[in-house]
Amino acid sequence: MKTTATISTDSNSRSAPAKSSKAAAAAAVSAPPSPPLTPCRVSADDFAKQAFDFLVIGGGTAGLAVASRLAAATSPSLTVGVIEAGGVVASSSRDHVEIPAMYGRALGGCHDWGFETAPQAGLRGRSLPWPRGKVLGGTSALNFMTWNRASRADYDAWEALGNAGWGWDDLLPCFKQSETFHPPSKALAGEHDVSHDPGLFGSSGPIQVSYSTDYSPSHRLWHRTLHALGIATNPAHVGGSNVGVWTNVNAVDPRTASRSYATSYCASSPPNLHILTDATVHRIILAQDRGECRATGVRFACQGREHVALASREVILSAGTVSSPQILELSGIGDPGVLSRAGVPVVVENPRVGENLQDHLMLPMVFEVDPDLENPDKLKQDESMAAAAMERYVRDRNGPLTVLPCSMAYVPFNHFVSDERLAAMSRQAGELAAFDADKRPVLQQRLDGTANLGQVEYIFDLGNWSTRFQGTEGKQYGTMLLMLQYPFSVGSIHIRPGATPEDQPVIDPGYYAGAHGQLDLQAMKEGARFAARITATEPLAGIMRGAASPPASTVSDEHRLKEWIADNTMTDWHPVGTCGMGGRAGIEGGVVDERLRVYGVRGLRVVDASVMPLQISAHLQATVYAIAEKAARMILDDVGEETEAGAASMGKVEEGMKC
Ligand SMILES: Cc1cc2nc3c(=O)[nH]c(=O)nc-3n(C[C@H](O)[C@H](O)[C@H](O)COP(=O)(O)OP(=O)(O)OC[C@H]3O[C@@H](n4cnc5c(N)ncnc54)[C@H](O)[C@@H]3O)c2cc1C
Repeated sequence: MKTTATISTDSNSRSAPAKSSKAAAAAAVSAPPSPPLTPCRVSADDFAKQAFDFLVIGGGTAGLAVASRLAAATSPSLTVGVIEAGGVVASSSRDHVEIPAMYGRALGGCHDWGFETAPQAGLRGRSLPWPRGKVLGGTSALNFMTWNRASRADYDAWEALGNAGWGWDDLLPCFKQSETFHPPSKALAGEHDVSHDPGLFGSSGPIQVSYSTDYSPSHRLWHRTLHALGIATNPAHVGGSNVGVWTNVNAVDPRTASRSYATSYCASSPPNLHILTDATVHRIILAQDRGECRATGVRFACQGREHVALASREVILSAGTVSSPQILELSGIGDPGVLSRAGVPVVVENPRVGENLQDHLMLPMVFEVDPDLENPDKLKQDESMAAAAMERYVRDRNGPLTVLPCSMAYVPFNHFVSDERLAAMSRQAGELAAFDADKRPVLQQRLDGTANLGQVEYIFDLGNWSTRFQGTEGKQYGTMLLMLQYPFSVGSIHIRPGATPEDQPVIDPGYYAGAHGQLDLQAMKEGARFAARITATEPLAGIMRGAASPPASTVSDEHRLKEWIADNTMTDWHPVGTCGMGGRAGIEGGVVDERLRVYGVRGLRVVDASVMPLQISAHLQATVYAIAEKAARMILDDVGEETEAGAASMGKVEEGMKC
């Protein structure tokens, strides 16, 4: 069985960032190759000649999952095509993608779209880099491999908005279907506070998930420190509540100690799945079909030439939270004001396209730590240490290059915010208008003082994670990351005036902007003070040598802390919502219905992180795979019904007519 993926050198031509000494040392002894996706050269012309039933735009996290499920379920009767803008992982980037502890190395390189936000007033004018994967596997090839789920309440909130079938009970089988969980050994479980309920995980899905075998020395202090602050270990953190402290699971295949990501879905790809790489979709072809607007295919560019590929049943847009709204707008689906400024004729009016953008805000607080501890920064500073770590990884598949951040805790606000302050925040939230009427009560309820939700995520690990704090030679650092899980800041992604398909869209997450953003700033201030308390609590306090960024005096000063937060907040890389499900509000509240069908267009769905109507308290990838699993089921159900109703009678379509 073969996956037909073209390999072009185009997407690899952007220069990679300067290699660190660690990377240079690592390159000297490279990891042995893991089995790649079997690519076979096919020209864009040959791809475009295929008669596709389904065309998937974007071979990323959701795109490969949904495409391979459709192909496998219908093999060989229905033909599925995937068009991916990036290429397969370049040999020069392979270690950065595959080796767990090299997470982050691929950012800014040839497999990153290199997006940037608009200058953010709430961040005192800063623009933030917004990395996204431009490679087969999409952002699942670049992410940090954390594997978790949000709480039952988060998915039930989607359903409560009127999106039937999206509650926890409906999604749990989809989560399980995507994963194969590898339980830890008894010795490992005892040594590293690893606890799990195997019944909550899947056992035969494409993504391999496991606990690390090696940990930072600070991890053995983590659970006891949080216990001392009244936060208990949650042994079932993927079972419907993420609240508590736990040791994290990762998307790592323990058999090879390497990243497990979306390309695994294609490992046994059926002959009816065709993947074209290094080809960028410019727009969806919309045509008039017996009084309805219908998606019939796409226009895409490959090596400077434009091509057309047609789909007789559906076009599935899986280009991610940034590019999916961009492609809809370039195709004429969106807010008439945005489209007319961009010079795009309006085909379907929908003012919600690109709106409702929600991201997790992240703050890295850096502390000086015991310099004698094993610290990942030492691998960056000492070439011989880096080379030894690589030799060990290649030989034994363990050691420092398998260490990932695993010390996690999700903490409700009522654990560290006073009742009076929470009540004031809740009142403020009820008065805010940027979210639609159905969403407001959900957000407000989260602040009512009784919510047992993981409102702030804390991760502690050794190493300096801050891009702004430089540190002093000879000193070693650790970082407490805090991440706001239910942001009130809300923004948008839209094409620019006069945009061409190659132009980046305007990304404006609205961090800390307006009255909504002020609520987030307030929450971050409270969260930062609790972070300082965690690091001052034994036994973690025992390895601390003092606050580095921010200095301790800033944490206790209201005004300076606010400024420091504005200067240091970054993205946690979890944007959602720009093609959100509309629920009972329909087209007034979103872009797709609960079956992920774009309002006003037949034969067009969106399947990726952008469909989440409200942000969740979790890292996103497990949920994105679950969305893709569910979407594949829905599409197959709908195709079955359509076939029974006589798909053969589908009318002839005419391109370019206003729907
Ligand atoms: C640095 C970073 C760290 C992260 N860490 C974690 C983590 O540890 N755990 C976790 O759960 N989540 C993490 N995430 C988030 C998670 O990886 C993403 O939310 C998820 O992978 C998004 O999946 P998606 O299918 O929506 O989009 P993507 O995976 O980005 O897929 C979109 C695909 O569409 C392609 N595409 C876009 N435009 C076009 C076009 N015009 N034509 C053709 N193809 C196109 C892209 O190249 C890409 O392959 C992280 C994200 C980042 C950036």
